[in-house]
Amino acid sequence: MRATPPEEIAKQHSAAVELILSQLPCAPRINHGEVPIEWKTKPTCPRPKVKADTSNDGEQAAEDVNANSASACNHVDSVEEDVTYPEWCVSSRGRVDVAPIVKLITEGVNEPSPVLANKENGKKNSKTKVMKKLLSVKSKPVKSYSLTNLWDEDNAARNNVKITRPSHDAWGIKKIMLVFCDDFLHTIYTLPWYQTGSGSTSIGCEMNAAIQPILDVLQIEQRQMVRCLLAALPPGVTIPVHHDTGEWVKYTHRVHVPIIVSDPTKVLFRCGPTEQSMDRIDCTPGHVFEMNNQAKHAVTNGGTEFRVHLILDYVEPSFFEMRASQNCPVNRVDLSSGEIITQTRRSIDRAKEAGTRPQPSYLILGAQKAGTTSLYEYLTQHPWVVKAKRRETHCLDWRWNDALKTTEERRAHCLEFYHAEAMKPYPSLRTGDSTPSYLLDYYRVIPRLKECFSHEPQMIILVRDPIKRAASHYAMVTSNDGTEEQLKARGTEWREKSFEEVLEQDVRNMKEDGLLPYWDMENKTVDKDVFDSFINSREEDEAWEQYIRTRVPLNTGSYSPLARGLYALQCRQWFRSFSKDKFLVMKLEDMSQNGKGVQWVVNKSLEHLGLPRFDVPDADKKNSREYNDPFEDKEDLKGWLERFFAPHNERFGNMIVEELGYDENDWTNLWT
Ligand SMILES: Nc1ncnc2c1ncn2[C@@H]1O[C@H](COP(=O)(O)OS(=O)(=O)O)[C@@H](OP(=O)(O)O)[C@H]1O
Repeated sequence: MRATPPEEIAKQHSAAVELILSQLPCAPRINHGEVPIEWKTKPTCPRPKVKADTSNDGEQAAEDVNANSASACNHVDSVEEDVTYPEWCVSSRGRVDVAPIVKLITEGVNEPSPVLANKENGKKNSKTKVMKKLLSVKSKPVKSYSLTNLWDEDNAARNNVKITRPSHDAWGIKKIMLVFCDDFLHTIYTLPWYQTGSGSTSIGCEMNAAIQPILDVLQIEQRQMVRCLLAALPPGVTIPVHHDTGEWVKYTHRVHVPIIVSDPTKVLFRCGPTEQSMDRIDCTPGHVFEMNNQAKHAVTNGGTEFRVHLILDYVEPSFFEMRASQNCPVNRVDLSSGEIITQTRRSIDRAKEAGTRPQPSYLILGAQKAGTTSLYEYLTQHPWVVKAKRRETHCLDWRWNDALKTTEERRAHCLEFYHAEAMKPYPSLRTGDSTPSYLLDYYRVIPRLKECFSHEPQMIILVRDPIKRAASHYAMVTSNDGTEEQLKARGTEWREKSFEEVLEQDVRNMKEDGLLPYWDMENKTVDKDVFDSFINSREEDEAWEQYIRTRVPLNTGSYSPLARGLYALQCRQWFRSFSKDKFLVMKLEDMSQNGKGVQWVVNKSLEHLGLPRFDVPDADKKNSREYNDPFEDKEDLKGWLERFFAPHNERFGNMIVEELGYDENDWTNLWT
């Protein structure tokens, strides 16, 4: 919830009290069925009009009005002309008897919330204090509390699980947590007070039985429920106009059921597509209503007692299948009584699982100039991906410390480049880096990686048309922009040389090392028969190793403009050293709008990391540079580069199809 300034809240509170006093009528209860999920993100989309029943038995009649409007938003064109399109965000889904729930939660409901009590005492309820309280809860002397008072924070912390909800806590809202999930619906936690299995308390069983009628009205199964809590809003409190945010909001139906509302005429709960068009919702106990929580909503408790609602979020059954198909199946966890959890704004972890995720979780290995910076920046916008201390750590090549002799020291040195220690309590979170020199420099990097990280991180390789890659490489190394450190890292070797000269130098180096027996230096052509018999031979392996060992320096970036585009030779070394499923290979071209797009690349990467999807907010190109086309009026140059790379590209494409099982439609005729 966005922080609204206190003056604005006071203003909204006064306005709400005015509306309560003026006896603003509630909107008629209408059962539109489920608020279609696709409407969640567009609460202002015009909705087909449905007939409201305002007869005396409004409640029952309203439930009978089944608007059949679930797909209406998509069919606006076909609706008859005389129909208008008011916007609706609320659907009255039915009625239940809430007496069994009331019985379980009445005790202590009107005791002031500790947050408000603290505020009244002028104490600051800082985060650190909350944390200290949370951590010390086990060792505190036993305070007397009633096991049947489910609002008591100490009771909840010892016998249920303490979950912090900063926005709710700030309003002094008391809660009884039953089911909860992280922001990405990755894990659904059932709390002890909702568990029914063996060893569960009677509260769990009674709570289940009391809530089941609501699920029946909604026609949903228990497993669809991803959040469920009882929230007690203190008297005299206004939660100002807002809309909910977070990934979970997009996939969930939000349901409210007023449970204890001593005087519904004193509660003003409104929801609508805009702040100016919010309808007042009838908050009589037992009214099961769904509201679009991405639409605007606000509530004021103008009564003199706490107002309790059951708030429930559920997903559609297809959600689970969708997640499974994205390599991110939904987990379910039963938390135990008093269990400590660690939360960030968007994640939840169990304290007992601290340190179970070895870091770094992923490495972007290269290729250089193939969009590695963009991918790193896209991925690290995910709330569960933490940036390394620097994007290109180079901890396994030129920041490797030869003075360190033991594996422990070396590991500690490498981990220093990540926030690995601080991340231990949050195993949901991932960190990693993007060091695009690793792909080529396999002979240094692979043994070090294996030595320092006992786990195999997920690895991502991006490739790009090798001719364009070389041009981009040359443009970077000869450009004057960048920080002092970047300029130094690029070296000065190419500054006085033309693009052709550096390419020809690389060909000569490879030839000298025995890597190009099939390349005719004079005619600049490939002998395909020699190529076919040479590739994958022991001679090729030896020549490649000779080249890498002698032509790949650590003190400059001015080297290997062509060899860096020989992707099969580079990937081969990596594929031999780690299991193939550790690798994700994609093309920079996939990122372009004509290709599959940035979001596709991000989705594939998240799948590879086992992370839930999210829409990348900033999909702009990173590390892009303007430079002259080095092939202008240079058909010869372009021609021989095409001849040089053609068999290599074909070889690489075949390798990806054969070894990684990728779709051959995507990997044949590469960059032709
Ligand atoms: N989304 C998207 N679409 C198309 N092209 C993109 C995108 N993101 C990055 N790029 C291009 O990738 C080049 C930079 O690659 P790297 O970040 O890997 O370079 S580096 O090795 O880290 O220096 C650089 O290429 P050049 O501009 O040709 O130099 C970027 O423009």
